[in-house]
Amino acid sequence: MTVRIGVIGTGAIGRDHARRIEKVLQGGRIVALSDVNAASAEAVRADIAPDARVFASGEELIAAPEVDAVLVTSWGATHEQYVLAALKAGKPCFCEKPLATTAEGAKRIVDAEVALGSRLVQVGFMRRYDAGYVALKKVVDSEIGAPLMVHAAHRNPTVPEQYVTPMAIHDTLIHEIDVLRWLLNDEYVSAQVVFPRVSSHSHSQLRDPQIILLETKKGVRIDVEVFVNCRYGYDIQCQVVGEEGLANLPEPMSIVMRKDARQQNAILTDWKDRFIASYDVELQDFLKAAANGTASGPSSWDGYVAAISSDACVKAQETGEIVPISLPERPALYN
Ligand SMILES: NC(=O)c1ccc[n+]([C@@H]2O[C@H](COP(=O)([O-])OP(=O)(O)OC[C@H]3O[C@@H](n4cnc5c(N)ncnc54)[C@H](O)[C@@H]3O)[C@@H](O)[C@H]2O)c1
Ligand SMILES: O[C@H]1[C@H](O)[C@@H](O)[C@H](O)[C@@H](O)[C@H]1O
Repeated sequence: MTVRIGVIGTGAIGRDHARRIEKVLQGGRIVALSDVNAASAEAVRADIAPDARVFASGEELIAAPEVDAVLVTSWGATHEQYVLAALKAGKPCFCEKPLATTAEGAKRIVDAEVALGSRLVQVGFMRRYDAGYVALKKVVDSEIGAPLMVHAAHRNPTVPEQYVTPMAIHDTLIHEIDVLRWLLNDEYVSAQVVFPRVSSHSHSQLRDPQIILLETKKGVRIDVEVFVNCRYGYDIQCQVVGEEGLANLPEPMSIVMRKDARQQNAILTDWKDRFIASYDVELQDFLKAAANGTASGPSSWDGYVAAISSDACVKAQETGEIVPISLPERPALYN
């Protein structure tokens, strides 16, 4: 079966996901597009999916009978309304992170899906599909003994002017929030944020870099450096220290060159390239489940837990205190 997909939000990642569904993956076709900036949807239609219909609103796209499943790739604050509409229409929905910008919003989605009684939502936490993280998890699960500490870094070369301090959590750290609880098979119990000297490349509304300290139920201590004006590249680091050994996330493949009395290798600069293979695998997974009218992979529950944890981190940014994190009971649908 070919799943007929509608894409809401045709900016950077919406366009890229449309491209992979049309040109790289099996079992999906882009039949509908919508963006508040109609010119952006028209451009994606012209460049990638010439037979797709452009809809004036996301709601109309979701309701269209020719749309079997929906991709929500608009700005974060608009995700909740579209995911709820897709659930109401009973259509599988892939939602980019964040699932919602508040824990209350994510809970409304969990409640709607639980009331339906079957999974329809996959959240775009693509790192769970990354070959490096999958290999790291295998070693953490079986080789290095009980994890004790994690040292991680999430560095972007630059960010746009509208990127402000809390976005370091909602927009950036949220990937670590999800992938580290998956990696450790654990949950967070507290968060604290400390701020080093501010980089002169930052601006007045952004305190960059930041160090986020998380503690888990099992007692693992995690430090994550978020540094979004690091200049030199797009760099994702993760080291797990266990009681029997230590494991590092592999670096992306890169040729080591010796030239002009120097040894050097290139560092990626764009998230699109760093996680290109994992985006392919996550969306192939979505298409496979959507063909059966369901969803798999990171769930609304994972999106909700990430939202609760990131709200605590934002509070920790504001107060400078250690903020407790407590989770409600997980509904059986997500066991
Ligand atoms: N998983 C990842 O690594 C990853 C990478 C990039 C972006 N994202 C997420 O994807 C989302 C989009 O990010 P982006 O970088 O593509 O941003 P972008 O600004 O390039 O694109 C967003 C698009 O959404 C459109 N839009 C805004 N409000 C809308 C609405 N109400 N209805 C329809 N369209 C609307 C905008 O006009 C824009 O074209 C964000 O939530 C972001 O966090 C995830
Ligand atoms: O939306 C992007 C994307 O999620 C990237 O993976 C992350 O590194 C950036 O910090 C964020 O702004």
